Amino acid sequence: MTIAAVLTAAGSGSRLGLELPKAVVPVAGESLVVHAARALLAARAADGSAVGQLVVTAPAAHLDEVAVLLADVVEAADVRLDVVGGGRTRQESVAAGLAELADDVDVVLVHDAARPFAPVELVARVVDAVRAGHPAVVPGLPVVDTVKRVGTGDGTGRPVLETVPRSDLVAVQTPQGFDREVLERAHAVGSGLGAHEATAASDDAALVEADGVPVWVVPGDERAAKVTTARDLLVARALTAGALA
Ligand SMILES: Nc1ccn([C@@H]2O[C@H](COP(=O)(O)OP(=O)(O)OP(=O)(O)O)[C@@H](O)[C@H]2O)c(=O)n1
Ligand SMILES: C[C@](O)(CO)[C@H](O)COP(=O)(O)O
Repeated sequence: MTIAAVLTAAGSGSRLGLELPKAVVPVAGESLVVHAARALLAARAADGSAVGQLVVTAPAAHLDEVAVLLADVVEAADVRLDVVGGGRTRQESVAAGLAELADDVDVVLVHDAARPFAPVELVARVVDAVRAGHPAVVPGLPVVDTVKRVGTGDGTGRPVLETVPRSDLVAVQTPQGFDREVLERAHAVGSGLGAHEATAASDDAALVEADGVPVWVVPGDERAAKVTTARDLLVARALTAGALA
């Protein structure tokens, strides 16, 4: 039985505001997608198992570039690499990745290249929870800000409808881990809404929840923070340079 990882790297990175796709932006001499792949491939579950297939979603114009970037990491780990064109949304990209899974895959990790520094312990924690019998596992961190639900505004602001108790809220990260059949079924059931950002699921666990399957939360890790804005990239570069350590 094999663990596969679907590494999503097909986004444009519009909020980052650079010319090149976010996944190929360098930090500490290597692109985000390479950092993310290295952690996925280096992780070892409690039973010693490791990722045996890496499926990467990439922008259509960058398939060869992404394959070249990943060549050394993949060769060193001796795993199968598939680079596939992404979809219009993250949900569609993951679905495209799932179509490439080898027959013997039973556990699937879905991870964002935009979370390049997820540590190996986090990857292992997610796999271990799936192997322990949870069909869908997400890492989550406590919410540190006060959270309010808001209504429709007038252009200057929006009215508060309520303050949401935060003690039972978590902010969810990747990698997320799934029993393969559960994830494939959830994507098949939810595919109708995946074409547009407004209706697509923002993570894979949401599709599994909608399909009626329980999702389990394990402790997340601050190092798995997402690079979304120019400030996030500055922080990632400062951390890897030791400036903020
Ligand atoms: N059609 C898409 C959109 C996103 N992603 C991936 O999903 C992850 C999370 O998406 P996000 O951080 O929102 O990345 P972008 O979509 O690139 O960013 P933006 O929304 O700012 O354009 C990223 O690793 C991104 O490459 C993907 O594979 N296919
Ligand atoms: C999957 C994810 O990283 C979990 O937090 C997140 O939902 C991705 O969101 P985005 O809007 O595609 O950046």
